[in-house]
Amino acid sequence: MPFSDELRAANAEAWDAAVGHRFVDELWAGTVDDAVLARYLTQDLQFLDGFVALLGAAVASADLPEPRLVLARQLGLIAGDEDDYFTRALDRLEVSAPDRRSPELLPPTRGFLELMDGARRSADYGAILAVLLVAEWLYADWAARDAPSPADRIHAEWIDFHRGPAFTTWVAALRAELDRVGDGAGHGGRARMAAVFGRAVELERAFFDAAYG
Ligand SMILES: Cc1ncc(C[n+]2csc(CCO)c2C)c(N)n1
Repeated sequence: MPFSDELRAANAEAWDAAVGHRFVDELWAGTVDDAVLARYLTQDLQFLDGFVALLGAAVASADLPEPRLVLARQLGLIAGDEDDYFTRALDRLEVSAPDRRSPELLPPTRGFLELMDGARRSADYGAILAVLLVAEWLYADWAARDAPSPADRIHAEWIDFHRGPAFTTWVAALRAELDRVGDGAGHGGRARMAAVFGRAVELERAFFDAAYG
């Protein structure tokens, strides 16, 4: 079994709880409360900054030119469309400028920022990939439901960011890269990747929980 599948299977309970979370159900149904969405997106904007820094660290620490370019291209994409989405969504949800810039961080957001900072500072490419992969793959998983899009554009767009051929291809590349690096790592390296992967899955579940206060 590829290492990525092993890691996911080892964390199946938390993974499935996140993918089947009430927030995801309500997003698909178009019934997520504006206050819940505002809280979620405000926290996610802070998360995203840490993610961009981590992706930069992946670009810097990749051991081959080709994956480095794949990572760098994705970094460029995130800096474009997704940032514009947050501006429009938070405008509509009437989140104030100070709350966008520096909201009080909820515990899962703080936990994620610490996990990402630790991985970034370690420059441990395997650990960096493990965090990136959870964040992308778990989102691709919940966004892959075969269901009609919600009517609200802000809801539908958040789903659309995490599905479609470009995103699916990116997640597959990230998985293949983690598998390659895991195969080349020793027991200690794989154990570090597994620890970080498990922590990230727990944080994804807690991140959805936190949107409900
Ligand atoms: C808590 C949390 N986890 C994962 C994602 C998903 N995600 C993070 S960055 C990014 C950009 C695409 O590469 C995507 C899809 C999220 N938004 N928030």
